[in-house]
Amino acid sequence: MPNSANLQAKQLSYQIAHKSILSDINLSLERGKVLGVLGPNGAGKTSLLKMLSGQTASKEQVDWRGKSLEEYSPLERARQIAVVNQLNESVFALSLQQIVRMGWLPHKTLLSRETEQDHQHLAASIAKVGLSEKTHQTFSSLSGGEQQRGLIARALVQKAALIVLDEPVNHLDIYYQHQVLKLLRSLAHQQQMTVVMSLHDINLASSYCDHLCLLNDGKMIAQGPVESVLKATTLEHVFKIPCRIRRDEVTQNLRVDFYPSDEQEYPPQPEVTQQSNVHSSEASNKVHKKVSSKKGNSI
Ligand SMILES: Nc1ncnc2c1ncn2[C@@H]1O[C@H](COP(=O)(O)OP(=O)(O)OP(=O)(O)O)[C@@H](O)[C@H]1O
Repeated sequence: MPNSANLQAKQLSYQIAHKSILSDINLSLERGKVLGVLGPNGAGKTSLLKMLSGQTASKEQVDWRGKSLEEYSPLERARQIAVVNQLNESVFALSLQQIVRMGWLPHKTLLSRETEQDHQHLAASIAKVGLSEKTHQTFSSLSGGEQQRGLIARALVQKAALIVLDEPVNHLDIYYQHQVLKLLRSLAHQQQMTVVMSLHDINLASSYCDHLCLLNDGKMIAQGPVESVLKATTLEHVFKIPCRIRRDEVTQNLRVDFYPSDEQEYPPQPEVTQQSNVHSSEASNKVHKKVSSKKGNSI
């Protein structure tokens, strides 16, 4: 593991009622990098993010800046780590501005005064997610996508060094998907924040993340730079749909095209382990060739 790792998980495991939710997860992430967490429904993405951000006790299996998360007080943790969870059903009777202002809480005491700089930062954070016109609207009356962006603005106001987001672009239209991910990438690359987020869209993950990790059934199937994780055989095994990987001519990013087929049963494949995250089997190759031959070269 690199010495410059800011965030480290060491043999992280998690059980609920004797059921293994995560097992033997090792990962490390340097400062200023974006990590995308991928995997099918139920793979353990949310559970992993909750442990990495200290929302679930990690029994000293997670280190942030060389110190176990368990050693941070809740206030220290809130100063260091911003969390954007999936939207839930709770109805806030507060305005967007009041919700975003909550990002200040870890940095203020009861006697603290709000400075002009605080107000500028608050307004700038709301503007960065394109919600200036909605500043005084009640949070509950915002659309799902606007609420999602509001919660991201709150994380910006928090000025944390680590931001952990669970499916942050889920409710966003295509324009704001790219805007928000661009913003998160620039926070990492230009302001040296560390960003960890789960995403279902593998192509967005390929475009905006530096590193990926792929979970399946609570286990780490592959992790590393985007190109080392996005392998057709691995993705076919995990998502159970034939796919082809190509390089986009314009952006030069890797793109994954899935080809769901009703015509044939998906052939069985051998288990993929972390040690050999690339494998080929006759069955997999047959599917892959069939798909590839329709659409030019694959990687
Ligand atoms: N409190 C709980 N009690 C029992 N099982 C749980 C609990 N929380 C999570 N699980 C189970 O743990 C597994 C992983 O859940 P998790 O929410 O982490 O998956 P995920 O990868 O985020 O899924 P999705 O893509 O659907 O959001 C699932 O099988 C889920 O049912």
